[in-house]
Amino acid sequence: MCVAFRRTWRSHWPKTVTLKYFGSLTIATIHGQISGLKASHLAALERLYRRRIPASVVITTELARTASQLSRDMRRPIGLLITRRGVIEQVLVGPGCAPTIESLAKFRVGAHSLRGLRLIRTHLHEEPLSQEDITHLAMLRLDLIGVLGVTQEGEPSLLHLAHLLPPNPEGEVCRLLKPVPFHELDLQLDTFLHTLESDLQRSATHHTVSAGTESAILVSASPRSRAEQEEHLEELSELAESAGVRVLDRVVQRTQEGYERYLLGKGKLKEMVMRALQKGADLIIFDQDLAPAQARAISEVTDIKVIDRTQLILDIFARRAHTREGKVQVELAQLRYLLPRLLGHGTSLSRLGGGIGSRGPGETKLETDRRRIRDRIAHLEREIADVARHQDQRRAKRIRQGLPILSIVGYTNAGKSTLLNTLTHSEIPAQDRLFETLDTTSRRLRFPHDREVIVTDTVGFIRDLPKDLVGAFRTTLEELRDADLLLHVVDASAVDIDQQIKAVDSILQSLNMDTIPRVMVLNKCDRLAAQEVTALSARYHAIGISALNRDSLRPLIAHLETLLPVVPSFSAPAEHPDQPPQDLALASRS
Ligand SMILES: Nc1nc2c(ncn2[C@@H]2O[C@H](COP(=O)(O)OP(=O)(O)OP(=O)(O)O)[C@@H](O)[C@H]2O)c(=O)[nH]1
Ligand SMILES: [Mg+2]
Repeated sequence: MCVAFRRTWRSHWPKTVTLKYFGSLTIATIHGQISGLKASHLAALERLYRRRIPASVVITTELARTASQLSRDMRRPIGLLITRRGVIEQVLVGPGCAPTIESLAKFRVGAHSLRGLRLIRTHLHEEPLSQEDITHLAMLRLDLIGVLGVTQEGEPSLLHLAHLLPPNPEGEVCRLLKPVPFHELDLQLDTFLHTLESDLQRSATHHTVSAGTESAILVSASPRSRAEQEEHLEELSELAESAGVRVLDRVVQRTQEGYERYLLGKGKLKEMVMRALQKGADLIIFDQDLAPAQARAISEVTDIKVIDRTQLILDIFARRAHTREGKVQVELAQLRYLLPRLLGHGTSLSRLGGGIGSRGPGETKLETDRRRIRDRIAHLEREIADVARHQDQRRAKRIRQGLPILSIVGYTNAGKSTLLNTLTHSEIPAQDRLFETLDTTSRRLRFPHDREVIVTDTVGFIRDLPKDLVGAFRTTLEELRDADLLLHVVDASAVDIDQQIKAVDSILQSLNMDTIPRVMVLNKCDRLAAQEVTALSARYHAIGISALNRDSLRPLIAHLETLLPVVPSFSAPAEHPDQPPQDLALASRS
């Protein structure tokens, strides 16, 4: 057990922490802050630390008087962090002193419960609770926070108390109780906390049942313009939805230099955590990737689960992966992402808990040491190599069939699977959510004059595709390499159409697939006015279609047929890729 003589939140204070051993206690102090304390003070602090009080009272008269007296003698405020069983967990010395989240790691707390610790601090002048006290109350999810005034004579005077509130329409974080002279305090603590905790739990249950999901606050912190960041947050919100997360609020900050530690300013970070607590959010999702050190620094400030866009995408992939191949690729990507974040930080990782950002490799696996993760990565890589061998066999089979391959590529949710379905009368899942498709599907498509091609649909692209994911999905993406023609499907109704096209171009380029002939189709044209379709088609040299409408595909099919190399006509049934050949394609009906 340690007594922490530590001040937090003051970045200008020296960071060095020394440990002094005092009796059986470890005293952590910031240089200089403890100087001037006499040995008798330390001994008195130790005695204070060894006290126990009944569970039913906030603080006993005796403890309050001793702390007040000592505070007056030392001319320093004293903070007592007390457990529900009445054990003094920490004694803190110095103005504004508060425990750090790390020091409370063993007192786990859920998003909707309290930590089971209260902080009562003395104040040498009569002063109400400060904003900083309220921040500590909320961020540390304390049972109660209290400020006890100390008279000139070292006697306890007014006691100001505050406790957290369940999320409410007014957005109030806490309730300040009416200050009372210490001796008049009449609060049956155990009953009070029991009621408060049930209220918090009830609101949490209500919240979870009503939404059936986790909820989040989205954050963008970057030097980009506000408008650009908001556009990106729009996509992050769709990603969150795709992962089954309800979005409660969005926060944008244009960052400056010096914000590297937490990605955004510390003040803003605290404000955001407060907002998350007010709204009852389960997690905060950053649009920007958090470096391992940043994720660690943030987890030292707050217990609320914080994840980044990459983790969110990995989570979606983990939900959608159905095939062995898909699952292996996702797990590999997750482990590669987590490895640098695991090193010696078991506690902060275990705070991830369950749910979003922690699906896939289970928590126990996350907590295993580096070596075991490495072994697992090596094992998965071998499995992928095995998958790749099978893939090669499949490819060889296709090539033996001598059929040209037409691969549909494009931004996620552009309508690729819908197009494959309409072209080949298939029914692969297509839905209005990002990353619906993860696995590659191949279908035959027969053109008029018995010409045939293989059409493949695969995983969609997204801007800033996490590199671990690109690496892990290489086997899936490699299949694109066999394509004789890439059909780039663009959602013509997307507001950021240019960026989506650029993202696809740059991913193809990074895969060295930009040399494969490409045809661009503007999909979802049913959502646009005819003139707009004409203008966009001219601008992008693309063919306008609506994948939902078979008839709209005729010009595309006619065009494709002119582009595809001449292939042997379909005479005898050949080996099929995944499925029997589909009936005549649309073009055959024209
Ligand atoms: N209005 C309209 N909606 C379309 C059209 N094509 C597809 N959609 C809808 O767009 C949504 C996404 O379609 P998908 O075919 O799943 O898109 P995808 O590109 O395969 O998406 P991922 O697999 O997630 O990358 C679905 O709700 C489709 O019904 C279209 O031409 N017009
Ligand atoms: Mg799809």
